[in-house]
Amino acid sequence: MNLTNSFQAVIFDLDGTLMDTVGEIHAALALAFVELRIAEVPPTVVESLVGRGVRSLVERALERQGASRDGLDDAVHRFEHHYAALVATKAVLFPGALDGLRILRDEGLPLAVVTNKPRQFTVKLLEHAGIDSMMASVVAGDDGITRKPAGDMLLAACRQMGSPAAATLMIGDSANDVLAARAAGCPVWCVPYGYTEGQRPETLACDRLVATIAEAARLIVRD
Ligand SMILES: O=C(O)COP(=O)(O)O
Repeated sequence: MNLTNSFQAVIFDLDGTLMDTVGEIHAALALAFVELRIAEVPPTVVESLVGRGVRSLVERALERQGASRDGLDDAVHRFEHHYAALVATKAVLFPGALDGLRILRDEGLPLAVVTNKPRQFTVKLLEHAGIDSMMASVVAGDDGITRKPAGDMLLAACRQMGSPAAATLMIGDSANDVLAARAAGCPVWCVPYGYTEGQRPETLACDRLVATIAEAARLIVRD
């Protein structure tokens, strides 16, 4: 094994980095909002609301549609109900993600997923994509650890993988991921195709922008 940058492990964000999940999230939110007689939020807007967990997604969607925040608990409950039925039905890995994961796994690097998404949905998505067995650690949004943009979830993954933060690369798609990596002391690279909460990817304060996970893997592992 001959690694550039001497990374000992790699942590991935899930939504917008490894997997394109917005279709299912949009559909579940649309069903919840039909029940509540609230206008549908377009997919491109839903995409800009992903990354800070379910409650924040629903809260910001209600706000955008001018609906009262008083119904937040009910709206979250309805969204989760529909999402439980829809999750891992249409979501796909982004191009290059599987190839990149395989390159890193074959190199013997421990891999992790750190997502603000609740665990039950996270596990279903990883199983659906066939990448659950590749992960040495999965840290999810309802694990009781302070969520991204705090660094705690990344530090938990580092501990589980036995890898020092400074030698553990975070790969994400948003400022939320960059802030979490900085807080944990992890180097951070970003992909440009994900869910950036409306921010232009080239303005993300990451150490490097990589086109795909496959490109990242090839940079991490020197032939
Ligand atoms: O907001 C979510 O539910 C998950 O987002 P993340 O996978 O980008 O952390």
